[in-house]
Amino acid sequence: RPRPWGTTQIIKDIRGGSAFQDLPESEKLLNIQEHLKEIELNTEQDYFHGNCPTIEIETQGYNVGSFVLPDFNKEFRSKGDALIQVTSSPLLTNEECDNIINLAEEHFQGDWSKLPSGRFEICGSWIKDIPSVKESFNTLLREKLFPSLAHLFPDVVKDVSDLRIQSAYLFKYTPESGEKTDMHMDSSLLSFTILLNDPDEFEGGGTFYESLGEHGETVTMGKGHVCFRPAGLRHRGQPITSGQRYVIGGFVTVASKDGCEHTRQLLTRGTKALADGDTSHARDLFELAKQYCPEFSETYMSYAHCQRKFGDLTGALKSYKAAHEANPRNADSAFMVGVMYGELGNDDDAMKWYKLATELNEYDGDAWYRQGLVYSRKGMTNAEREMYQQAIDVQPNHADAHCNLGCSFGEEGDVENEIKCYERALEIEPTNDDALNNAKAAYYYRGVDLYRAGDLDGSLKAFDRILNGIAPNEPSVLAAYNAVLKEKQEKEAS
Ligand SMILES: O=C(O)CCC(=O)C(=O)O
Ligand SMILES: [Fe+2]
Repeated sequence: RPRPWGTTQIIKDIRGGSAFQDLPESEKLLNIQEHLKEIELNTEQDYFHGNCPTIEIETQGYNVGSFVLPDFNKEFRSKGDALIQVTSSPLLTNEECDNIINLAEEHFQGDWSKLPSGRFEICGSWIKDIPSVKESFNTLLREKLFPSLAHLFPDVVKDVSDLRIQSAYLFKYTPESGEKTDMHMDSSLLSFTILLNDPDEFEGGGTFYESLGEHGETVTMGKGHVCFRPAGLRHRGQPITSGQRYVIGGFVTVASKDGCEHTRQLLTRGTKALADGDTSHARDLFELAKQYCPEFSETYMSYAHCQRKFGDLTGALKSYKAAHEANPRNADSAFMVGVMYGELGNDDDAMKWYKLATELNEYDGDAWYRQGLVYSRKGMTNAEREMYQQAIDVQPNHADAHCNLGCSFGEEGDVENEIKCYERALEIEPTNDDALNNAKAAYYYRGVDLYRAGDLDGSLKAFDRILNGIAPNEPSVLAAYNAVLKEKQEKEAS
């Protein structure tokens, strides 16, 4: 089997040491402590766990090649590299699926809440917050889902009664706002996705896996089918273009010290230390993670974030590149390499990496947006605007892209469109400083222009918009408003 990503040598070159060192006992113990604490705090109450009947299911496996998982890489592969397992026949009956959809629709009464996924949002809810669905889901866990996981991954799930749900959601994808999940790893050990309705009821959809095929592939399923997989495989819920798509996602862990994921724990502890300002401890933990799982791309990302926070831009650049070499399909590392080149003042290389990021993940709104920024510095207004438009197409809530698109209209004298863009940016982010300042200026000039054209009411309206929500009590605007108002009153009196 050809090895698509020959990372070992690169990693060795970067690290200058041998791969896969074991962890110090003390750190292992701390990881296990954290793991057991997480289980105690986050899992027990809401969902079924315990002994379940065993079942045998047939699945179709999808081969993820040599993609390296953060933990249990060897145990997951005890039967080969087909780590994504989709049931060959529906695991849920039609009635079970319809029942859950009906209960959820009854619960929301047409007014669905939204759950965030990275930069995006999707209609849906945590299952624990929909009591009727939770009940059905618990039955499924006991009768079908936990037994399947134990059957498919016996070297990871040694005892089915150790399985715990960390969290579970129900999504209803709708086409209107282009809902999709951001590319991500699930933050559990095992995951499953259930499709609840017929694929004829929507266009698009499916789950895109970065590690499949040559450039990633979308896996689709039939109604009632389930996809079981290690949670560490990066993936994305694809947008639909019509209809609706109902899915359940479940995130599962193993509640024993054997289920402790050391790489993940090191990264989580390090990220927490970083957030608490304990940068050198964070750095030590990330360093350990690099030694423990040297082929896992995210460890280099975390280490790089740390270096960047220390102000070591060149070091961070090198680490982001290492992350990218460990997983050349990861758009996020490509994006960060671009950001570092940008911060080092090298726009041309930054541009190359932002472009790569959008090739790898067309939904990376920030990578489109930053290409716009580079074009703007080069004075290439059309290209600039095209990039902001792309950012908005894939990420309609990208406030900065709306704001900068507005600027580019303004520079051409198209105040109408300019203002529309700022208003949209402010709808999304009411405190966006750039949007506030730009909107203030644009409305001010519009107020002055309308005054000069003799449209006093229009002029007042423009100034009024500034005073109501954009820059209340701004003295110059207040003065302009009062002057126009006085003129209007005098006119009306005469
Ligand atoms: O919508 C999908 O197919 C995948 C959603 C997802 O990210 C998950 O189930 O973990
Ligand atoms: Fe996911």
